[in-house]
This record gives sequence, structure tokens and C-alpha cells, in this order.
Amino acid sequence: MTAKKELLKVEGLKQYFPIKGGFFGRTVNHVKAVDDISFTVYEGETVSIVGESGCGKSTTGRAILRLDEPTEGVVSFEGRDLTTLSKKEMRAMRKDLQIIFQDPYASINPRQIVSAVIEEAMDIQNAVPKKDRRRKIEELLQTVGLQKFQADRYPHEFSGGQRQRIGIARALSVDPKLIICDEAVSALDVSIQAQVLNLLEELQEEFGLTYLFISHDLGVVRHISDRIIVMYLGKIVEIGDKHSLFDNPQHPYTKALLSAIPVPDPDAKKERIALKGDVPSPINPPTGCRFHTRCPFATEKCKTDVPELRTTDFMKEGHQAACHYIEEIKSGEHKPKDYTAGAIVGKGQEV
Ligand SMILES: Nc1ncnc2c1ncn2[C@@H]1O[C@H](COP(=O)(O)OP(=O)(O)OP(=O)(O)O)[C@@H](O)[C@H]1O
Repeated sequence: MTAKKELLKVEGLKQYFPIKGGFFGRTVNHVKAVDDISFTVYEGETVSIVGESGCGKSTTGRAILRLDEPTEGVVSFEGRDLTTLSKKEMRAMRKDLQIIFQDPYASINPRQIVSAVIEEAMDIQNAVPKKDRRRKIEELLQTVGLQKFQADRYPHEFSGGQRQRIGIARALSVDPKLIICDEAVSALDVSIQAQVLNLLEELQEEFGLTYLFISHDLGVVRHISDRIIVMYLGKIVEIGDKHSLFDNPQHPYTKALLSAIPVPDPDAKKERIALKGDVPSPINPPTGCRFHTRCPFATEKCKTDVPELRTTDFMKEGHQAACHYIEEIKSGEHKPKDYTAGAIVGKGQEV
């Protein structure tokens, strides 16, 4: 097997947003949106970041691209630390790192025809000589399943799925290596979602693309990912190969998230693990393990000691979870307490 090439390496990334207050508008506190996360994305793979709303998924994507300046940490792309680049160097780097957003309409100028939308991206990066642009635009439209003549149409003349295809064509126009897909299919109907996901997979194959896929939808993530990162309140709680994570989840939070995926077969037994309470505020996140306020297994130790990501001999290589009690939960030695009414625990999800 050939060695995997590291494309993106995130180390100790923090994104704290200041909260201003008081008479002088001083910084009185911070939203700790992303708090010391590290992970690697290898060339040609799809890594997804999942977690509930507000856990820091989009902030991570934006910090990587420096759309918001990260507070701390290193973001290396092909070995170059992006956080140290000048604005000009970073702009040039965005040729290799593109982003597709959830709402294609919001990220497309409605007054521009499609060819102008795509050409704008080419122009910023000076990626394609002017004389070749029309041909390239038409090719790109066909690549994403649209037609040549649609280059002269306005965005409002397209459906949501078609507009997302325009967004994809625009990202592709500069021949990127990595595309960050931030909830890229969340606004689409399920059948259209599947079409766009299939298109992304085909393009990955054709152009050797790497994706960082941000989504709250585990069904979508299951379809598209090679590896998955589960975030909770600004931290990574579990990371691993898709199969390992879906078939053998270790963190109680991951188990609860997975248990909430609907099963197509109405007769299939599915235990849903209800979590108690709401996600705490990222302004004053809980001490110790951030999940302890909602975790049925939490002990005194969880309130004070921050768990590190780690693996065990019953987890596949590269699979890590940040929980003090992985082994004890697995063996049944450590039982859940104070289970929320309505939570059904049993087969398939032995919490
Ligand atoms: N510019 C900002 N200023 C202040 N707080 C912010 C800013 N951007 C995000 N946040 C806060 O950071 C936290 C993480 O937000 P983020 O958008 O990354 O979450 P998310 O996991 O992508 O959720 P969603 O799926 O709802 O977008 C949230 O509490 C959010 O309110």
C-alpha cells in the first residue's frame, strides 16, 4: 500500500470570538467556538465533521481558510502553515482550497449571469487565460450536469440543486485540491441531495479532489465520508474511519448521535438514546469533559479532568475517542446512571 500523503494538517486550532460589552466596548468574554482541535486530511479522501448545531463545524472550516483569523494553532496545507501567510499569499493559496456553502443563492451574485459568476473566480485567481474562459465555463457546466447554453442564464432561473451545481462549477474552475463543503447539500430535497452527493463523488474520482465535508446530517455523512470527526462544544470527541465509527462508536455522545438516525425499516429495532438537557454555552463551557453535564456515565473525574483522544485494542487503527471510561463502558463495568426518561437503552447501542 502506498503511503498516504498529508494534504491538510490542523494542529491545536482555537477560534475564540470576543464578546464586547460595557461602556468602552471592551472584550468581556469569549465564545470558545473551537477549542484546541487537531486532525489530518489525506490526499483524495473525504473527511466529515459532524455534531449538533453550534459545536464549531463551520467555524473550523472558516478558520482553515482564514475567512476568520484563527486565535491559535497551525493549519498546514501541503506542509505550508497558512496562518503565517500574508493576505496576498493566502489569496493565491485559495486557488487550491475552495469552499462551497449551504445556500448557493447567498454566495452567488443574482445580477450576474452564470458565466460571469464562474469567470469571477477564474479572474481572482487568474487561473485560466481570458481567451479560453468561455470554453472552460461551458465544459465546467457540462461536467456538473448543466448545459452550455445555461451559461447565459441568471441564477434565479435555476432550481436549488442546479444552483448548487453552479457553486460546484465555480469552485472547480480554479482546479482546487481541497474543497470544504459547508452544509453543501443541507438545503436540498433528499433526492436532489443524492444527485449532488453522487456528483461530488464522481468529481472526486475524476479530478483527484479531497473534501472536508461539514454536515449535521449523519445520513449524508455516512454516504460520502471515508473518515469522520465528531465535535461537541468546540472539541473533537471521536474520530475514525467511517465503518469503525458507525459500527463501533465509543464516545457516549457519538452513540447518542448515531442512535438518532432514522431507520428506513419500520420493523427494525432501534434504540434511541435521549440526551438530557441542552448543549451548554460555549462562552463558559463545562470544566473537565465538556460532555459531562449531559453524559449518563459522568463521574466526579469527568467534571475536572479533560479526556484526551485515545485508542484501545478493540478500536480499529486511527479510531480515537476522548472519554475516560471507554474500556469500562464497553465491558459493562461502568453503568449509566440517572438515565433520562424516554431514553431506551438496549440492543445495538449498549450504553
Ligand atoms: N463571528 C462570530 N462571532 C461570535 N460567535 C460566533 C461567530 N461565529 C460563530 N460563533 C459561535 O460559535 C459557535 C460555533 O458556531 P458554528 O457556526 O461553527 O457551529 P456549527 O457547528 O457550524 O453549527 P451550525 O450547523 O448551526 O452552523 C456558536 O456558538 C456560534 O454562535
